[in-house]
Amino acid sequence: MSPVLELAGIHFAYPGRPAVLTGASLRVGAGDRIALVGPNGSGKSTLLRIAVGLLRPSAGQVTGFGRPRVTETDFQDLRRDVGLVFQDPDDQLFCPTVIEDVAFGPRNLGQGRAEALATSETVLREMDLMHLRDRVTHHLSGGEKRLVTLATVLAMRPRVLLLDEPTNALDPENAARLLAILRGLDQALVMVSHDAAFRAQLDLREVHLRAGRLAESP
Ligand SMILES: Nc1ncnc2c1ncn2[C@@H]1O[C@H](COP(=O)(O)OP(=O)(O)OP(=O)(O)O)[C@@H](O)[C@H]1O
Repeated sequence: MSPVLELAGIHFAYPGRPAVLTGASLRVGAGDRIALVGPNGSGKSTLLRIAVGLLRPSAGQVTGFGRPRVTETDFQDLRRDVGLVFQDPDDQLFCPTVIEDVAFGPRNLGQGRAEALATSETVLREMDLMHLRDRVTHHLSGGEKRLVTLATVLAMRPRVLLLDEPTNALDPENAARLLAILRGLDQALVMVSHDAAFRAQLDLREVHLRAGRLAESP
């Protein structure tokens, strides 16, 4: 079956820095569950950002749902179906209240205000987060921000979910809740996590990023 998301021969360097990615390739099939592992600074977050067009590779190709993605318009279209949960929630949350932040994505997808609020409440309810609905986003704790960030992405019902260190700042109870949420999703999932115990509970296919390239676990 053709992949939902494919990165082929990706090369990337930040300006004035040595190359981070030197021919990284990854195929994500519908329903695949992948753990992207590698040492600090090996380029995992960079690769996720390239996958959704927030950074552009100097060489290589991103293909989403069978179409090469090159221009900003291509990637805007791709981001409707591929949701990235950033490592730092403060990069993703920018509205005054939780419900507005969660409704922002559905509004962008063309839902009217009432529909977007209904979609957002459904997601908050599914995630058992309705108690945070009217909270001021920047007053949330680190763990609450993490869960709300995931809600903002799930509200867009993406077909592929990219998660960057989703257990950061979560206490054991909320990590268990996140685990249950992720187990219940049928989307393709690519997760960056240094938390081996958490990864082990999700039955993920491990892909290792080493020296700028990706390799499957032997
Ligand atoms: N905006 C930037 N400008 C310059 N260098 C950067 C920038 N962002 C990241 N880097 C560098 O690029 C390399 C890859 O960073 P990246 O965040 O992708 O690694 P990572 O594998 O996700 O790391 P970690 O496991 O620590 O989160 C690192 O050496 C980092 O210092």
